[in-house]
Amino acid sequence: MCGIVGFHGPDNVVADMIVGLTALQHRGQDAAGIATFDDSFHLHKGQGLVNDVFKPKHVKKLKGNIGIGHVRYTTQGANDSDLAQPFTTSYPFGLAMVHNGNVINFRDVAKRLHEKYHVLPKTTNDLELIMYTFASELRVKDLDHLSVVDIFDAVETTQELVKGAYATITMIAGHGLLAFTDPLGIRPLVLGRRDTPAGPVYAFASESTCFDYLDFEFVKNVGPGQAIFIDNNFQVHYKNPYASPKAFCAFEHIYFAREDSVIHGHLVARERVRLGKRLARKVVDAGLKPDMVIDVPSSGYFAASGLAEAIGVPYRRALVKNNHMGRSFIVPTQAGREDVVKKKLNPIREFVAGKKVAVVDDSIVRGTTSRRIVRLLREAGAAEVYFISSAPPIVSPCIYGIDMAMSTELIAANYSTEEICRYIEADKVIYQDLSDLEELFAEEKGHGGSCFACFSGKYPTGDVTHYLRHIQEERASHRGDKKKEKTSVSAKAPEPTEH
Ligand SMILES: O=P(O)(O)OC[C@H]1O[C@H](OP(=O)(O)OP(=O)(O)O)[C@H](O)[C@@H]1O
Ligand SMILES: NC(=O)CC[C@H](N)C(=O)O
Ligand SMILES: [Mg+2]
Repeated sequence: MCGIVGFHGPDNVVADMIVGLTALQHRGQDAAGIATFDDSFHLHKGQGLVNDVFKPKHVKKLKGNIGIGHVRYTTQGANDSDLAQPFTTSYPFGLAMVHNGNVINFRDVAKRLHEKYHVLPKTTNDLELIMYTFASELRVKDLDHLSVVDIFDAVETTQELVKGAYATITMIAGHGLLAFTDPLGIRPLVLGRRDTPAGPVYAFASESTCFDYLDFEFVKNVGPGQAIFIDNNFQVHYKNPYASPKAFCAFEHIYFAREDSVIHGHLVARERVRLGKRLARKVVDAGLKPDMVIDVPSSGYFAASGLAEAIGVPYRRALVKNNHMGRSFIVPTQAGREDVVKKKLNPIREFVAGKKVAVVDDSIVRGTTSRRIVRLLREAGAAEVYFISSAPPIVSPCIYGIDMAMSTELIAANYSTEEICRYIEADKVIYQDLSDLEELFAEEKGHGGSCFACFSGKYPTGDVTHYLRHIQEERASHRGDKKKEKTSVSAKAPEPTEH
């Protein structure tokens, strides 16, 4: 779930870009990069957080009134500085591109590029496939008189050829800034605008929270399959979105996006409160009478407060987060994830000692966080611990840009709820029902169609059997601590049962 931005305005854009990328840091911690253009491309990218990668000496060199940027959470290819985005290509015109998502017909696209255009991507990052497909479609146009129709035509062919999830931003040197998404619009992308005395500044970003920091006004979502082009005269051109079904990623609302972002017209924080409230019935039906509801910081907060309100039990912040630790789930190795979880959270003993505690998190994916939290709460003297997930069990790999491609890593794909309860040593585990989530996010409630593939195994892009095998092998080959990863769940958890 990388974060992407693109800016086009009358003055240098790099300062705004750094603010925008920092606001998207929660979407990717592996690498960061920016490309700008004045009379040539200026590119700087590297491993680490935005603050670590961009020092004043780099920022000084990133000149230009147009630029694109990226924070990476590796989901295809190695976690390596050569694969950090943006990528650039010099022909035609000079293109620089960033994307969020995953291409799922990797081999077909690579084969076609090679056979038809003699293009050989340099790396295993799937962005190259989108970029070279678009570049190849563009270069057959009349390059002396390139029109917006030509650009949108190349986008449309790219969308037909490249399958999967992708929200992209492209700089076309000497022409302008282009954004487009896959036909189902699985990943979010928004357009904003700020008026200045010198003229308007336009920005694309993965999430609207960027605009709050920069005093931009939200203009619109880049809809499923839509393309938006901002030319060098700051005229905005739209290619209409597909009328076909949409499939917005439900996990963006549950975990990935920031609480203060509005995704497809819905404030993420409010959606999380609704998810928490919806869990009340299951807590009551299970006969649980907690003394307090607590959250797992950071992403469990709004669901916890919703549940507490709905069952009339006090909410307490009883787990304190070390603000210097990032997100654990998006760390690329199991050893790294365990290390972050260990250093991240500490219980307030006085609050939980002797109490029956309902602890709410947004999700249980590999079980790394939940197991540690239950143990910490017990050591702090909690009488009983109920672990409540605002997401349903995650039973199927995500192939659209979240690094949970291997079903062996997904605890709910391998164990029943009772077994998970024993494994994390809780007194009770409660998950959101998928039917409740589907109802909350139903189309008639204005959500548009959602992708629930990780909960249901139903993939909106059609038959993906072939790709599921490919991505599992691909991710396994990039695991630094592959051996440890395989044993971390299976050695400690009970034997799997049919369910
Ligand atoms: O079952 P697991 O494999 O541990 O994955 C799920 C956990 O990971 C995420 O937290 P993370 O630390 O990434 O981010 P947060 O601070 O936003 O909650 C999520 O919020 C859960 O707490
Ligand atoms: N999470 C993402 O969107 C990652 C984008 C791309 N697949 C990469 O690994 O760089
Ligand atoms: Mg968390």
